[in-house]
Formats: sequence, structure tokens, C-alpha cells
Amino acid sequence: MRKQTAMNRDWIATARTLSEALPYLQRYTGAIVVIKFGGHAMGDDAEMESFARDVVLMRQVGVNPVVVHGGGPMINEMLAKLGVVSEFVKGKRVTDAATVEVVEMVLSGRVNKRIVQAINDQGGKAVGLSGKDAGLIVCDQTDPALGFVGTPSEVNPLVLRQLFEAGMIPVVAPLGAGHEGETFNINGDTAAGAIAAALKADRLLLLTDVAGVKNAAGEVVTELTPDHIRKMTASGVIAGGMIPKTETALMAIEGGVRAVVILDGRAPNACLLELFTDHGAGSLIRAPRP
Ligand SMILES: Nc1ncnc2c1ncn2[C@@H]1O[C@H](COP(=O)(O)OP(=O)(O)O)[C@@H](O)[C@H]1O
Ligand SMILES: CC(=O)N[C@@H](CCC(=O)OP(=O)(O)O)C(=O)O
Repeated sequence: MRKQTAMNRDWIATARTLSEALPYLQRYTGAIVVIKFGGHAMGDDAEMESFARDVVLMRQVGVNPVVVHGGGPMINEMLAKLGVVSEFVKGKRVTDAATVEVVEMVLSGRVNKRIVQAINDQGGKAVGLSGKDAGLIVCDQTDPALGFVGTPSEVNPLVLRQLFEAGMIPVVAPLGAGHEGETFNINGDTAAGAIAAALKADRLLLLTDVAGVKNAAGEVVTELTPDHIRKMTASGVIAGGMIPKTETALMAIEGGVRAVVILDGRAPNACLLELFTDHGAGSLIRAPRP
């Protein structure tokens, strides 16, 4: 008789996880999942590789993933080398004409190409672009006090749909074009939300460096409604970089996205856990069920 060793018990658990994934794989076939990959979630090469594998696996099982990335820490690093200090107001960088040039160079150059390369190294076909390509994101100025910071006013996702049809994975840098030919710096969460709403995505995953949205006691809240978010923001429990994320979640849900999840992108296989297992991860935000 065959004995169950500790090792083959592990294999049985792995097989069970794969089998349990079936209903989720079926649910997400053909689904559009927009993933915001924040600068703080990018971490080291091993974390980047794990993220890229998850994205390639999603595509392999029939999901249409779109990666929209940030890169705030990488912009800070470059600005520091150039001796420029930048200020944030409610999570958005005050961006003058010289700063927007650095922002575009870092986001469309170093950060975008690192992600594209990581996905392609895992056997995916990633295509890097920014919101300025093919009229993807047209912006209005958010507030004159913030300089070249844009709020998406028009999103034309045709180029993304064409890339899906060709089996490719779009990787989008959060920049937009103004009506006068200006380049606008868009907060990565805002850009991801606008793209998710234009695509009426099934899921928007906002990957960051905390396990989810925390309450006043510091515990992660696993399910939130727009109303909870408004109360937690008014009381100051949601602050700093979490504000653009939760604002984005509200906007995306109003715009027709089915649900938004804020989760820790540094946790191994965070996206797969969220999409394909019973466990979920992070904080799920959706409109209350009628
Ligand atoms: N209620 C909250 N729950 C969780 N994080 C919060 C909350 N309020 C503020 N934060 C802060 O928001 C940060 C995430 O935003 P940010 O640093 O801009 O992330 P990213 O670079 O991934 O976009 C967290 O690291 C945390 O310090
Ligand atoms: C207007 C604005 O603040 N733009 C952001 C764009 C990058 C970003 O959003 O990066 P993370 O997601 O890594 O924070 C910035 O300049 O830092």
C-alpha cells in the first residue's frame, strides 16, 4: 500500500488548491482586470518576478490584465539626484515644468521598461505605453496650485482592447496629454481607476505596501462600502497615500467597475490569491448589494 509522506501531503494540498481554482478560473475567463502596481509594491527583483509571473498566468488562463504602474519612490530618487525637492498635497506631487520632464523620463523610461521586461522574461507579451499614446488619456489640469498634475477627462481604451485581442499585456505609465499639447502627471491610482472605469473592468486591484485599508485600531477591514470610506476619510483614519486609492475606488465603482481590492503587492502571489482562491486578500470595496 502507498504511504502518505509529508511530502506527498504537500502535493495533495497543491492539487486541491488547483482544483479549487476551477470555478474562479471559469468566472474570470475573458474578464478584464486592471492592476495598479505602486512604486512601494515593486520591491526587489524577486518581488518583481513574482508579480510578472502572476500577470502572465492570468493572461494564460484567459484573463485580460492591464498593468497601470506608479513609481513615486523612483521619481523621488531621480529628483534627489538632481537636487530637487518635491512636495505632496493630499497624496499628489506638486509638479512644475521641470519636474514633469523628470516624471515622464522615470515613469515611461526606467519603471515602465523594467515591468515590460519582467513580464516578457516570464513568457508574456507586454507592450509598454503611456496615457499619451493613441489618445488613451486626455487630461484637464487638476488644480493650478499643483502645476502639471492632470485629472483624466477622456479615456479612449481602444488601443487596450486591440492589445487584448492580440494576446498582449498593456503596461501603462500614468501620464496624460492636455488639450494644448501639455504632458500631465497623473497619480497612478487615479490613472488606473479611470482606465478601469472606461473598460468597465471586472476587478481593479490596487497593489500597495500595506495589507489593506486599516481602521482606527490598525486592523485591516476586509470589506468596505463607499459609505464606510467616506466616514473613515472624514475622521482622518484614511490619510496620505491611501486617499487617492480610496477616492479611486469610489470613482471606479461609480464608473461601473464591479469591485476594487486594495492589497499588499509585496505578498507572494497576491493577485492570484485574490482572484483564484477562497481566501481573497486585502480590502474589497464594492457598492452595497441591493
Ligand atoms: N487607513 C489606512 N490604511 C492603510 N494605509 C494607510 C491608511 N491611511 C494612510 N495610509 C498610508 O497609505 C500608504 C499607501 O500609500 P502610498 O505610500 O502612496 O502607496 P503606493 O506607493 O503603493 O501607491 C500606506 O503605506 C500607509 O502609510
Ligand atoms: C500626481 C502624482 O502624484 N503623480 C505620481 C505618479 C507616480 C505614482 O503615482 O506613483 P506611486 O503609485 O508609486 O505612488 C508622482 O508624481 O509620484
